Amino acid sequence: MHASSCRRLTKPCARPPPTSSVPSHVPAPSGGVAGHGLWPAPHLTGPVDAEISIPGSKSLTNRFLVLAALADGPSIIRRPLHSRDTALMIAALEELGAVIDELPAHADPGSGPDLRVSPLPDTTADTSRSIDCGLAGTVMRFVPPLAALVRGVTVFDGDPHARRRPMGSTIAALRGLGIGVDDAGTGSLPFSLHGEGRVDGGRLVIDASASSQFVSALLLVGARFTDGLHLEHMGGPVPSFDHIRMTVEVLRSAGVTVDDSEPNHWRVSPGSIRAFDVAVEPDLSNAGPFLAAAVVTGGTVRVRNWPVGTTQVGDRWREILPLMGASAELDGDLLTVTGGSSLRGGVFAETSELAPTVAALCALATTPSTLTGIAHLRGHETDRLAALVAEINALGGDAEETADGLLIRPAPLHGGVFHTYDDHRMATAGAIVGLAVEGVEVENIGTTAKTMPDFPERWATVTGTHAPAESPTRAEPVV
Ligand SMILES: O=C(O)C1=C[C@@H](OP(=O)(O)O)[C@@H](O)[C@H](O)C1
Ligand SMILES: C=C(OP(=O)(O)O)C(=O)O
Repeated sequence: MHASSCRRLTKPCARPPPTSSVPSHVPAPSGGVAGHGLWPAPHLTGPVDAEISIPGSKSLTNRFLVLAALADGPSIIRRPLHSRDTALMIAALEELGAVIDELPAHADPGSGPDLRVSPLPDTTADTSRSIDCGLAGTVMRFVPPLAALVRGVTVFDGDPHARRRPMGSTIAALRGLGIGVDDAGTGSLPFSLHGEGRVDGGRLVIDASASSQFVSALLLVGARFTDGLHLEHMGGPVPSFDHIRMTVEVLRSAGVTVDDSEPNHWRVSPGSIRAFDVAVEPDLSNAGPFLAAAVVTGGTVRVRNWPVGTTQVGDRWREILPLMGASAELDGDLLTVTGGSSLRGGVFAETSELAPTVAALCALATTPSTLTGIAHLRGHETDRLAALVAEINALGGDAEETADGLLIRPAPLHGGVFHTYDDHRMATAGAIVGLAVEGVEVENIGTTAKTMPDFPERWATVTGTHAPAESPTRAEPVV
């Protein structure tokens, strides 16, 4: 495809408000209101019955974007996610010299344009630039090691809460690689680094107990270090391990040699990253709330194009939902989830980014639940453990934090405001609770733009409900 037939992406502004940096073709939230108003969550008394497609995986899209920026030629990314997090990644890579074009609109109107990525040039002028990470963990962790390969000063910052997300291991890793970093001693955003145009690499020890993204970030770039990378994790268990498997698999698919045979060690051989043409799997974590709609209402939701053999943590819905009394059948690439006669709680370990959806279901269950292995959720978009406890209990629930997770006991819930703390998965958790509990209003549903800008429309379709034509949200009263 010739470049002239492509449309350049619209960059997000330097410091966008949390819900505004969405590509122009992505619809605004329901009714066009993207502010911090209250969204009356659709409430159902009957079962849902829907068959849906889910947009591309955030984690895969942003990994492919990074790899394509480092590859040995132009790459094509088909069916990518188009959302705030991917727009921020695209803007960051363009800032560093990659050229990213949208290909003509896809035949399937449900998915946005495919992308062509021309990698970073071999040499760049010693200039300075700044990168907005928004609230995207993949941008704030994956881009700095890549920027270390580019000459000049790169300044990183993000949303107010991004400054509270753990970044110390990224900053320590950069320094361990010999890169100058100025973080004013904070160990967090904002910080700047000075790239020399090359990184020697070699052996590096980090503590990745606060986020798997610290490991993924270095592995994604390691082949482009002169001596490759031998990364060792030293510290408590690495969370969200599936995401590291995903990184290793994506690297291997681009011809990179990665040895992960020794626990807590990853060896990436130096070499080129092969340009690729790839289709992104649907985001199985984002399928969760829709599958939960089947579980909560005793209905059925079918998800098309479910990948057979995937590293996405969201494939675990096929184990988790049956533990709650639902059935989950994969027939070819169609996943069918049907809710059971009752919704049971249980013990759910290491659910990673699925945890807010799991917690919403547990709050509606008839038996108690324990969620373990998710202490690091305190460093996600918000402190998710505190946020879930506060919002479930505010609706009459019975949830408490433990050292590494949550206890949720059955309790009758009532309507009220479900606050979201700029966290897309809190917003979808509120929508799930609202399906079963009348009178739930989700504050700032627009925060779902982080990974699914048209969530309210999709939710209305699946639940067979439609937002009123005007003023679907109202401002939250100031108390
Ligand atoms: O690498 C990735 O794409 C991600 C890794 C995980 O981060 P943590 O290890 O910080 O949980 C996950 O929760 C996040 O949503 C996406
Ligand atoms: C933790 C999440 O995102 P991030 O990539 O910003 O870490 C998430 O999407 O649940």
